[in-house]
Amino acid sequence: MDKLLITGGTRLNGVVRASGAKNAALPILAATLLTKELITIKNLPHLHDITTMLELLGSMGCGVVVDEKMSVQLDVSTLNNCEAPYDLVKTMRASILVLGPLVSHFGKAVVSLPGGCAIGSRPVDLHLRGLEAMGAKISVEGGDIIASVDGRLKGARIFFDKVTVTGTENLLMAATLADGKTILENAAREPEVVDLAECLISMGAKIKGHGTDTITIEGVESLHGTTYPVMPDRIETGTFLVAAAITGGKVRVIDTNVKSLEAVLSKLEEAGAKVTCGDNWIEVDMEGRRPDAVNISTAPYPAFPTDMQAQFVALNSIANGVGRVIENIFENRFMHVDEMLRMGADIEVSGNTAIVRGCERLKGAPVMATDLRASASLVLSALVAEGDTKIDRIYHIDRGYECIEEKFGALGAKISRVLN
Ligand SMILES: CC(=O)N[C@H]1[C@@H](OP(=O)(O)OP(=O)(O)OC[C@H]2O[C@@H](n3ccc(=O)[nH]c3=O)[C@H](O)[C@@H]2O)O[C@H](CO)[C@@H](O)[C@@H]1O
Ligand SMILES: C=C(OP(=O)(O)O)C(=O)O
Repeated sequence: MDKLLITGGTRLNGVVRASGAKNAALPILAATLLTKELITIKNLPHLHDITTMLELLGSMGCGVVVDEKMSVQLDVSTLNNCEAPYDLVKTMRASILVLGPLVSHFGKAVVSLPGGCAIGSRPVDLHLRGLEAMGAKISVEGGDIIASVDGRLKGARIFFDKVTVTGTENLLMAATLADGKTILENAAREPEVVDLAECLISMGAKIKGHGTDTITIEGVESLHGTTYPVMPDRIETGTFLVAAAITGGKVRVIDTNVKSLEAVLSKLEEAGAKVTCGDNWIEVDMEGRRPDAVNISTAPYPAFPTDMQAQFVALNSIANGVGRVIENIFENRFMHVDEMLRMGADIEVSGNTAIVRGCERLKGAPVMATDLRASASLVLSALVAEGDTKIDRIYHIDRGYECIEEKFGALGAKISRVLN
């Protein structure tokens, strides 16, 4: 099994391009199920999860043609089944995103129920309740969600008890072809939800209020083909910026989305970094200094993202002072801490809070990636550790970071993929 070998101690310096956002690309690919006309999606990141989603669409009979620039042309007119089997869902939870489009467009869906995962329990009750409110009949049998509707779904007023990103996306997609008006209240405001809404609008959907907590969808009878580029990945961008800060270096991320990163940039400034932005680039310059510790509390957008929490635990682990990191979205998203302890970090976890006491340097060690962002935090820790760090189970990182060793390597990191 592949591992990443990183020799720490290099100050990162240079320019890197942001890839397309995984968490926008996956719902957008699922949205193509809403029309039988040809759709082209551009700027897809070359990631394992994207391949899995294309495999899932292919397994339903859809035509999938990918070119060398990661543009994909999708043809749903040949779809011959509405099933997302356990084998695919268990490797990628985002498979649940085909549920809304399938029921809305084809009147039926059988989607394996995703279980929990390494970062915590990840229920989909709010997705199912919303679809039921729109008239779908839903049961769970043999681990599968079986959903159906006679005729079209009906527009409804749906209030989410909790802000849910994939829940908002599933119901947003379902509502585009429903009969009448749907109002989603306490909806997620994440930039990836907005990107999905913009793609749906380019397919002919009538959507207002995306980016706020109330989204109104006027259902239409059919949607049409489109060509749509996926937004840049704000979490990959944030990870490179933290890499600059943690190594005392200077990194500019280009072709990125500046507005979507406000909470992260303000924490980097608080840590002492000089942050400069243009229309579509962000530069962090740490001027050779050690960062100052920062307090973090994760919450739905526009607050600090849970997907950047692990990276800031790494930053705090070598910072001046003590940082308090509170994880409010997932109950088990501190698995990286035990691995960082193996590298000499001083971190204490109690409930949903990690107290991180900055130390002068970490020490390289063999460590294990436990989930996607945990892996990113281990790469960051390894970049500042003395000696070699070997990260095992990097299939987690390949789910979310395109060409990680090439991109970090181009910034001066000593990083390679090894077999043992
Ligand atoms: C609000 C939030 O930050 N969501 C994050 C979540 O999205 P993801 O869409 O995976 O998760 P949700 O936004 O749906 O979940 C947010 C919270 O709501 C709960 N919940 C969700 C759905 C449901 O039907 N019932 C229910 O109780 C979850 O247990 C969780 O505590 O993980 C992604 C991957 O790390 C991140 O990119 C998202 O930013
Ligand atoms: C945990 C993540 O992804 P997923 O929801 O696909 O598990 C993530 O993007 O950080």
